[in-house]
Amino acid sequence: MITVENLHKHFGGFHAVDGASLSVREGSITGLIGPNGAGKTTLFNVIAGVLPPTSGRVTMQGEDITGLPPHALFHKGLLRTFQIAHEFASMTCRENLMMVPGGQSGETLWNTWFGRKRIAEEERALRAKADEVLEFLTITHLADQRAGEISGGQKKLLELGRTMMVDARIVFLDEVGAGVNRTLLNTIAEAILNLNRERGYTFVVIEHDMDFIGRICDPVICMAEGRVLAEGTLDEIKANEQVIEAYLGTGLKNKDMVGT
Ligand SMILES: Nc1ncnc2c1ncn2[C@@H]1O[C@H](COP(=O)(O)OP(=O)(O)OP(=O)(O)O)[C@@H](O)[C@H]1O
Repeated sequence: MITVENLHKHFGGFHAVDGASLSVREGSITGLIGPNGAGKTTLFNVIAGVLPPTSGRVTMQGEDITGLPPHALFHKGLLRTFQIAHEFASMTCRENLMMVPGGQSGETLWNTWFGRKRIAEEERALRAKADEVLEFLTITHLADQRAGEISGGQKKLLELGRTMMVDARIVFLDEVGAGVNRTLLNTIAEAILNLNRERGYTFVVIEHDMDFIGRICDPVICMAEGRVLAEGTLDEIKANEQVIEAYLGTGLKNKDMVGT
C-alpha cells in the first residue's frame, strides 16, 4: 500500500533518515521500532508530508505521493495523529471530533445565506457521528468534558477518534502508549484492532512498549541510524543479532528491547 524507496532526510550534515526502504502491506498493523534517535518520527513526518525529504520516493497504491502536503494526503486517506492542539483544549471532546474537516458546507457565503437547513442537518449528522466515535472508543462519558482536562491516555483515544471522523485508509500513530496506564493502553489496542478488522484501516505504529507491539503488530520493522535493520514478527526481530546490537549499542536509554 505504501512503499518507501531509499528515503533520506538530512538536517544540515546530520542524516536522521539515511536511505530507508520499506513497504507497508494493505490491511496490516505494522510496528516501527528502534532505539532512540533511530529516525522513526522523522520518517513518519516525511511520509505524512510534514517535512520534505532530502531525496527518495514514497508511493501509495503505486501513486507517487513524495512531498505532498498533509491536507492533500488527508484527502487520500493518509493520516498522522497529532497531539490535540492548544487552541482545541478549551473545546469539549465532542466538539474536537466535530472540528475534523470532512466536507461540511458551512463555510461559504452562499451556504450561510441559502443553506441554513442543510447546515443544521449536517451538524446533526456530524454530532451523531462524533457520538458514535466516542461510544466506539468507550469514552462517551467524556463527551462534554474539555479536551484540556482529560488524562493523557484519554487524549490519545481522542486523537485516534479524530481519524475516525473521516474515511481514513492508513493511519500513522506515533507513541500512542507513552505515559498511558495499562487499562487505557488495552482500550487503545482494542480500538486499533477493531478499526483494522471492522473498517479496514491499515496502521503504522511507532511504539517503545514491546508488549503492545507484540499484541497488535505484524510485521514489525526495526530501524537504527536512519535505516531499516530488519523486518519480521516481533519474536524474529527480538532474536535478530543486528537488532540486539543496535539496542545494546545505544546504552541504558534503550531498555525496551533488552529488558524484555
Ligand atoms: N528538526 C530537526 N533538526 C535537527 N535534528 C533533528 C530534527 N528532528 C530530528 N532530529 C534528529 O534526528 C534524529 C532522529 O530523530 P527521530 O525523532 O526521528 O528519532 P526516533 O527514532 O523517533 O527517536 P525516539 O524513539 O527517541 O522518538 C535524532 O538524533 C534527532 O535529534
